[in-house]
Amino acid sequence: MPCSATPSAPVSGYVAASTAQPVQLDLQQLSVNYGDVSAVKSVNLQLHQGEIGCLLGPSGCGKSTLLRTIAGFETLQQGRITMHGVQLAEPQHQLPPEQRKIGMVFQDIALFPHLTVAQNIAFGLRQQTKQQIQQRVSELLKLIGLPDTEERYPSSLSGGQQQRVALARALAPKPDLLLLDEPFSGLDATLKETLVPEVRQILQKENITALMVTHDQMEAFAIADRVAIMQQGEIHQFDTPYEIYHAPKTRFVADFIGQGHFVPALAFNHCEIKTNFVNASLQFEHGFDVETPIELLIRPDDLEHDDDSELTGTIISKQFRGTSFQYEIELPCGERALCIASSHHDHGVGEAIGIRLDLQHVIFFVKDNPGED
Ligand SMILES: Nc1ncnc2c1ncn2[C@@H]1O[C@H](COP(=O)(O)OP(=O)(O)OP(=O)(O)O)[C@@H](O)[C@H]1O
Repeated sequence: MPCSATPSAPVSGYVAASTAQPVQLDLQQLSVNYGDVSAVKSVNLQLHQGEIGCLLGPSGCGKSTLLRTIAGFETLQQGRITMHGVQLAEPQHQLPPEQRKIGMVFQDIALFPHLTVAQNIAFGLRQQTKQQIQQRVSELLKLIGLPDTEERYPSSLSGGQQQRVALARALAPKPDLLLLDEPFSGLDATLKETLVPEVRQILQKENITALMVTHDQMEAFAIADRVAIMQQGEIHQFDTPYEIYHAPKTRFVADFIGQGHFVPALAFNHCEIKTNFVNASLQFEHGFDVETPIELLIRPDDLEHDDDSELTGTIISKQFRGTSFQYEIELPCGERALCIASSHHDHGVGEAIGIRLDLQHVIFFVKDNPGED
């Protein structure tokens, strides 16, 4: 695994308030296999009471398997799942899903079409008195912002409204944990933009501990207190969205999150690095050995357009984004990088423009030794 070397660590502007709470969900060394396929490998993850976590990673990295194993639909081969101190599963003993007090929300909504909204929400409350059920249903309808829909049927609601009812149905029995499997993926982008923060607020008001699977990093950042970045069954980093973006712990996380290009560089003394296009003097937490090959991650916001800069790059392609242009630039060393410029600076493809590297935020990785695993 590549080791990261970032300039002095940024101060997080994102506070995950709930990490002060007791641990609610605890996964220890969890491994799940399908025959020869090792889908989840020795995963450790803890969620605190009221915390919203997110599993994010490329297709096939094991997100759904991990979620389904917590729910009790898959069998673990190694490790332990504990919920507020009570063991739910280990290889010799696994509680069936219905005994785990876990609520689930799926991508395909799956409301009962022949039941009203109120009946759908009340579905898991059959052990309670009629009055208790009515009270919980109206409390939840108010919470999801659909107070006058008790008697309506799911087919008369929009996709976003249906997903909010599905959420209310899962929350109704006050589960110990809520699992959400790509709950927004069937909805259009505009609806998602409003629904995702709304769902975060609903979960926070209920003080529910939740774990969501998604492919979409913006969705993960908008809903989660902490995001787990997965690859090939392993968690690379479980951290706040801010830390994931600004202080990625592995090269995979740095590459997977956000946009950017890796540019080769070399340490030429203990605390300075050199690229083919700029010498940079940086404060490192840990210095490098001289001549250490380094990769420098340049994100679009690290490379600014500056007409007064002596350093220039050639525009390879451009994207208009309303408030800004994003230019793909060929650097003097032949490497490429993305550069953000005000949308008033409209330059053509092939044109050379002044660029300036903002060294405060650049992230470095020691380049993998090709001989290593
Ligand atoms: N029922 C199964 N039988 C055999 N292999 C499976 C089964 N389900 C998943 N896998 C394999 O396990 C690995 C993890 O799959 P999983 O569905 O958990 O990934 P994922 O990250 O949720 O993917 P996606 O984002 O595409 O849904 C993959 O290699 C997949 O092919």
